[in-house]
Amino acid sequence: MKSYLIAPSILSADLARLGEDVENVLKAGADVIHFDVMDNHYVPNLTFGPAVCKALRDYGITAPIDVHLMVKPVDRLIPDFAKAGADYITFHPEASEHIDRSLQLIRNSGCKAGLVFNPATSLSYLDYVMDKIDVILLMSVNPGFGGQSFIPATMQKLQEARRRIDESGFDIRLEVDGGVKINNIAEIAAAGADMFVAGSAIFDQPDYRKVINEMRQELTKVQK
Ligand SMILES: O=C(CO)[C@H](O)[C@H](O)COP(=O)(O)O
Repeated sequence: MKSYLIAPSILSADLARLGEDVENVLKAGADVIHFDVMDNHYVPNLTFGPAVCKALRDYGITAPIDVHLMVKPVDRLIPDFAKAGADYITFHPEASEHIDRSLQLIRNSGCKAGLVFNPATSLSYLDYVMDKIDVILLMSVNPGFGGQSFIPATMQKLQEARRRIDESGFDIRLEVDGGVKINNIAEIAAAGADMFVAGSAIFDQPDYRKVINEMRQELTKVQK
C-alpha cells in the first residue's frame, strides 16, 4: 500500500478567504486539496467551477488539487479543470454516458483519473477500466454536503476495492470521502484506504495542525 495522504475538503473552508485558508491547511501538514464541484443537478448543492481552481493556482497554491466532479454531464468540464490546474479529476460513473471516454479524456488532459462510488453504487463499474484509473474514491456519505456521518457499510466496500486494486497490480489510490474523523481514520485505513478526504473534521477546528497531526498519529497504528 502507498503512503497515506490527507486531503482537506474546501467545502468546509472559509470561502470568504479561500486562498489564505487553503494555504494555512497546507502549512498545517495537509498533502492534497480536495475540491468539491457540485452542480445542483447531479447533487442538490452548488459550489465551485474551474475559475475558483485557477484562482487558487494564481494565489500561489502548488499542492496537488483533487477535483471531485459531482456534475452531470461530466466531459465538458474536464479540459476546463485540467487547464485551471487540477491534478486529479474524478467523476461518478452514473453521470457519464461513456465512462471509458471520460477516463481517457482526463488522462489525455494530463491529469490523474478516477471513478467515484456513492454508498449504493456497485464497484462493478470498475470491471473493464482498472488500467485507465489512478484513483478509486468511495463516498462514505451521500454526496452533496459536508458534516454528515460516516456510513459503516463503507468499511466492507473499502475491503472489496482494496482487493480489486491489489489483484489488478495497477498503481491505484483508494480514497475515502465523508465523515472521516480522528476517531475513525485508523479503522478506515485498516480497511484499505490510503487517501483521506476530511472537511468538517479539519476546517471546523481552530488548530488545523493539531487535527492533522492527530490523524497521522492514528494512522501510525495501522498495520499495512
Ligand atoms: O464530497 C463531499 C460531500 O459530497 C465532501 O467532501 C465530504 O462530505 C467531506 O465533508 P466531511 O468531512 O465534513 O464529511
